[in-house]
Amino acid sequence: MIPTDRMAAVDANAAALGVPRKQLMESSGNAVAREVRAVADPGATVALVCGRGNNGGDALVAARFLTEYAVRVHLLGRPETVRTDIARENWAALGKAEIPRETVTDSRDLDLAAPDGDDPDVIVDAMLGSGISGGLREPERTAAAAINASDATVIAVDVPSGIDADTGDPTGGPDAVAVDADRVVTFHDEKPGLAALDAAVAVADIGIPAAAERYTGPGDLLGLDRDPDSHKGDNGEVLVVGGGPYTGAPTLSALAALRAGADLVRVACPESVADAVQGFSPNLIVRPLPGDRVGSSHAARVASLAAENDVVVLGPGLGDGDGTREFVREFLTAYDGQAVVDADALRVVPEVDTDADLICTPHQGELVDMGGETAADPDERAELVREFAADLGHVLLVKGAVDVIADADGVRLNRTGNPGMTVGGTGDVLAGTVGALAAVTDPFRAAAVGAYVVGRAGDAAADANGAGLVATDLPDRLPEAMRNE
Ligand SMILES: NC(=O)C1=CN([C@@H]2O[C@H](COP(=O)(O)OP(=O)(O)OC[C@H]3O[C@@H](n4cnc5c(N)ncnc54)[C@H](O)[C@@H]3O)[C@@H](O)[C@H]2O)[C@@H](O)CC1
Ligand SMILES: [K+]
Repeated sequence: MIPTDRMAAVDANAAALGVPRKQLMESSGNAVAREVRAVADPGATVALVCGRGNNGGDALVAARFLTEYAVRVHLLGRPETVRTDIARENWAALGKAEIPRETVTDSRDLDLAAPDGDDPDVIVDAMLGSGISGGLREPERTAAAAINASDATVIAVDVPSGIDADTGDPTGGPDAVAVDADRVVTFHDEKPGLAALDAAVAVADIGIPAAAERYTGPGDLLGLDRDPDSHKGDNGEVLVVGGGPYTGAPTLSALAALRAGADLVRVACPESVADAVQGFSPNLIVRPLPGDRVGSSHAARVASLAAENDVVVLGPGLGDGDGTREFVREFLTAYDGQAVVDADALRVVPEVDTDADLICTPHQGELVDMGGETAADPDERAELVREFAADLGHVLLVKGAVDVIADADGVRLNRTGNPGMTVGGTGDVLAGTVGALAAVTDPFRAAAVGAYVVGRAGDAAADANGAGLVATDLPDRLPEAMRNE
């Protein structure tokens, strides 16, 4: 079962793996033709009603696979307004192949009848798929009514036009016109809304590599763009809690959170290091805590600071001194917001009872310290991490040559990054990045995307600096790494 937004991500990841959409469209069209063959014998008449997006493109391909049928292709709209190059190329290919095709610009001109005047045997509904928004407009609306009025067997491509694939409801509201399909051929995986329909649903494998789902890729960045109308604070406020024995760690986390898109980043650190942290950048807002270590006497102050922020990044440079664990325990017990937990704060997580949603970012050693297990075999390791995430009730991002991101329901792997990133501080960059992302998307996705973009930033830094890569090279490379290309 795959929701529409995840499908779009997987599709883009497939392209990055060398399987571009035109190739997928060829497989989709072939699958549609197979479905036609399953319901009608050669010689039957088939009307393919195509919209101007890639849903229509699938049927334009199908027409080429149906040479033993009497096919007629109806394009709703002028060919020059077809929205994608790949659909337009397939329209042009039909012309050269002399496959009967016509354009319909006025919905009243749509004539689905076979040459003998009878209804066609099969109608392929390829007007709209996952790209639909709102109720059907013209000419699709009238065309849907004409399709529903026909006696033909109606095969919908991907999803019946006018239906939301995620919910199964008409996109234009309960009484809106939508295609009433007998069969649906949907691609790659079942869609959540299709089971509720009164139609036989077939899932066609269109050759999307399993790796496009299993590994993070550029598609995972889709939909994370800033809303152009957003105001200060809408894109996330992050509190980094750390420092004491170390100054650089909380600073790296905070700078990474800013570069990953957070609007405001505050650092709560012992006053002994406050000036040093502030000295790194005027972009940081520093909240000094009395003393030279964060301890349990600060739990109430940190809790009130946390309440002003969307996400807390807990742990960078905190150390494991007297009172630090007590602080983490006390803070997490009372906290019910979102936090990224890293470094010395991690070992407290298994023993604490908290309502907070945590994203824990251990490396293998820290995972074992937390009570988790690891394995040499990547699949086995992924499953162990998933089980441990389920036990904890939190998201885990286990860092390694291949990062494992897991919650109770699923696992994602990330293979960006390079051995140069084993230098100190890259984990702090990751924690801050995930913190910023957690302010704008769900925790699992924040962890997966964070691992992906920090690895990408590290790869760019390694290109520039080779083995001389240092953690401060990474934050400035995050904006480029977060571009969806
Ligand atoms: N992995 C994938 O995602 C794949 C998708 N494919 C096909 O591509 C389809 C998605 O293609 P597109 O993203 O081009 O989207 P669609 O073809 O579903 O829609 C295209 C356009 O229709 C217009 N439109 C939107 N709402 C409308 C409405 N209410 N009334 C009239 N017109 C409306 C919009 O301008 C939109 O861009 C899938 O459903 C599937 O059939 C396949 O080709 C291959 C793989
Ligand atoms: K459709």
